[in-house]
Amino acid sequence: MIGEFFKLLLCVPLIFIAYKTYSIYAIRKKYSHIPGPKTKGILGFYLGNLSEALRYIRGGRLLADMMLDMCNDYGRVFKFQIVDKIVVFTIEPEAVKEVLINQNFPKVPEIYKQVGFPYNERYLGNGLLSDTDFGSWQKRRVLFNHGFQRNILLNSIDELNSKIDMLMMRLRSLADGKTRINLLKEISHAALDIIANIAFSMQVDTINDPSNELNHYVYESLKGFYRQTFEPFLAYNPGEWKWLRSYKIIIRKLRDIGKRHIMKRLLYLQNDNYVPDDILTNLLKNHEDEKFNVDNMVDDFLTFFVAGQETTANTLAFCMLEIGRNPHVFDKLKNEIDSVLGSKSFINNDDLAKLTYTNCVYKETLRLWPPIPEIARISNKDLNLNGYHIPTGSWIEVSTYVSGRFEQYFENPHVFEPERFKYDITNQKINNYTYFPFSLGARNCIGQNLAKLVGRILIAKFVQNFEIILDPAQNFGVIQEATLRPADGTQCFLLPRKN
Ligand code: HEM
Repeated sequence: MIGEFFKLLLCVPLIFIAYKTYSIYAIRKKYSHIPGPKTKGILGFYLGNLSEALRYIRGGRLLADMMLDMCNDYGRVFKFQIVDKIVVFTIEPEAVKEVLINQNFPKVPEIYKQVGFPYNERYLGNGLLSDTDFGSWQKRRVLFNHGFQRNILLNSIDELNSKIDMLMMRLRSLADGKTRINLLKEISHAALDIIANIAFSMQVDTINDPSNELNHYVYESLKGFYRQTFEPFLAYNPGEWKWLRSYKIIIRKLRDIGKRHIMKRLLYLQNDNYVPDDILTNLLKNHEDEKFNVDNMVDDFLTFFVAGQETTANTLAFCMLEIGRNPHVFDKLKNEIDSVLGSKSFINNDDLAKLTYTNCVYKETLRLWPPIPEIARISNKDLNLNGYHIPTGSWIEVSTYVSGRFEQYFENPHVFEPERFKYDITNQKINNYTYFPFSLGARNCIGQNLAKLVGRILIAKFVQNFEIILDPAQNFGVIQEATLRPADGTQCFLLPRKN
């Protein structure tokens, strides 16, 4: 009897291996008509191109660089295999349009569940970024769209100017030419304050007090999210269970900050009014039963910080890195900003319209360094991409990073050349489907107008105020976690340009 039981037990892994072998064989056959890198040997059959991907990562390069090399080798539509998944990748402009706009294919639930509910803890939950159900997402997106329109955001241009002035004052206090400054960190504090202020009328001063609890918990929660993405077996390691518990507590505390803030706003209480915990808890309970769901609102509260802070700050840190290593770009910026603004410190919409080169510098930064380099969708119908049949249920990936560095789309793609964006409407050189750092279609970035306003005002004020000297000891590498960021955070020394 026991012998039979062990025989049965031995059969389980064999059945599993047979099942996996057949399913990988079937999926490879399904996509065999699409070109792509070959896999090597028996291990390659099971792991696909995982070893190539790991080689890139270990060599300090990005997965997006691997895709770029593959595009050059296999064409603008190709496939690659990672374990039992086959991903179809394309940079063909018409295919990008088809996937993101015409077909509006849904997001891949497996990817977004990780940020929605890591380790079964509600983090961004079903917020705008992570909600993969089109119907429920669309209802909320319609509500939020209005507040993120450019003309509505311009009502907050005073607040934007004043937050960025606070950052300039802080940087001035460090601008002695000797103090090493991590610009990414400083800008990221300002980005948090701006999102809190513009999106939620919340007054926090992370620029001068980075130890505030909102900043602390957003930062720590993101660190945990990276760990779960890049260490898939972490939850199975008992040595990490203590960390896992503390990570869950951080998420709960962050959600609690959101919940309390939302309830205070709903109850028309002033931000600085102290509400005892027990009273607020009771009020929260009463409101849970009403027509709105506080948890969904907290999902979006967190989503705006998580989706907006890093992306905004990383872009600007890359921008300063490029300005620092391209003195001719810095000189041109100074000319434009000095002639448009002079010593004027308040930047309004008319000024922004005149800062055309500054705008090109911002765009060029996003061409080379898009914080979200790749986007994946899942096809819900058969389609034809560039002559290849793509079956229903395929993962399709597009990448502004790869398109932005593809020689046939951009001349001298590795050169930082803002002028390439200087075209008029009759001479449009850049194809919209080869440059899309804010994504395209229904699920594009809702915060892009805010990001662009903050970006251009911040660059203009920075150039007005400082000379930048990059720390020569700096590692110019790039890190890809949830977003792309400069590995060393843009380490530099600043000198004031004027008093
Ligand atoms: C330079 C700055 C930014 C870049 C490059 C950027 C880029 C993107 C991209 C590529 C997406 C699509 C992601 C996907 O399909 O998976 C996205 C979505 C999103 N972004 Fe941004 N973003 C930036 C700033 C912001 C800001 C400032 C906010 C808000 C304060 C924000 C909020 C969001 C939200 C909520 C979504 C999800 C939208 C939806 O699906 O309805 N982003 N962003």
